Amino acid sequence: MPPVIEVRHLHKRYADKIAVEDVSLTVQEGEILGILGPNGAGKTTTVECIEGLRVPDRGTIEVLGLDPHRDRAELTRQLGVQLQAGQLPEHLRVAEALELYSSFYPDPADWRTLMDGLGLGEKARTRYGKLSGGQKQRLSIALALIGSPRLAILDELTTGLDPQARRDTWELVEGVRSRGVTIVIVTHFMEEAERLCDRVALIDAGHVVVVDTPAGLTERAGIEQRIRFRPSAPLDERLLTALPEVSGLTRRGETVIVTGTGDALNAVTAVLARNGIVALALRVEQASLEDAFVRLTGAHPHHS
Ligand SMILES: Nc1ncnc2c1ncn2[C@@H]1O[C@H](COP(=O)(O)OP(=O)(O)OP(=O)(O)O)[C@@H](O)[C@H]1O
Repeated sequence: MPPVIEVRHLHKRYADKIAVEDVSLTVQEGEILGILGPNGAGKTTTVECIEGLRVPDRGTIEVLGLDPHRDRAELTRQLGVQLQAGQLPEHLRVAEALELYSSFYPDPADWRTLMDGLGLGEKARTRYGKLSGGQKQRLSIALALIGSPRLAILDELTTGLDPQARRDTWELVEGVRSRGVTIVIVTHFMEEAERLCDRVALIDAGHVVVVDTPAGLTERAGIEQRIRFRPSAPLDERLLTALPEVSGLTRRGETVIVTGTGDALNAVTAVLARNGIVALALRVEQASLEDAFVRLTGAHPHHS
């Protein structure tokens, strides 16, 4: 099956600022790809080129077999894009906006179902200008999905939402994907990428640093696992430090802290068991996607 999105050597500059140096990426049918990167990395510029809103200076882009710029009218019918703030008239009511937008598409989703699914049912008669930031955000997601798109591009999917609304939105996105829609998400939230994305493209300073599954990224970053426990009997540290999987051991009071590779836990617990020692209050700290992000880009993800 041909990919849904194929970007090859995209280069885009604004006056004297190079926003995207050289980005190549492929998105397969039915997957959720996350685009992650520090502020100003070129994420939004990349997706705006994919949507046909900006024209690349160099490189080629194919989306659903179309050239996003040349075939923009055709692409718009099959693509769902989240509206940016201020793109709707203040006086438009929620239900009116949904009904209006659904009339633009040949095969729209049921707007009432979308409205209820996004928790906007009670706001049906509220004017856009009177919605809270989170409610506006949810409406923008509903409008991105109203045309039953084959591909949805969601930039800053859950920015401004409270934790419960964020989780509800994740469930909604998973539901949309289970119907076969391909989804691209630009996000600053590592938890969101970890939970939703099949693969993550890490973009830094206009380049793709790496594309991998969230677990693969963590592994690539080579971040070690930390195992904490209290031995039930005196422990000869050499039993553990001799293991090839273990890179370090420290003690804090009665607690032993072992660092090591992904297989360290099995190796440590096996040795302890052989020596009749139980690991009490055992805790394992896995490297998170956030750790990998920091290691691979040298930047801290910003929290908005
Ligand atoms: N219209 C514009 N004119 C000039 N420079 C721009 C314009 N839009 C973006 N830039 C610059 O291009 C670079 C990439 O911006 P872009 O918005 O694509 O990054 P981003 O990764 O989406 O950032 P953020 O996470 O902050 O949204 C930044 O340095 C930005 O300041």
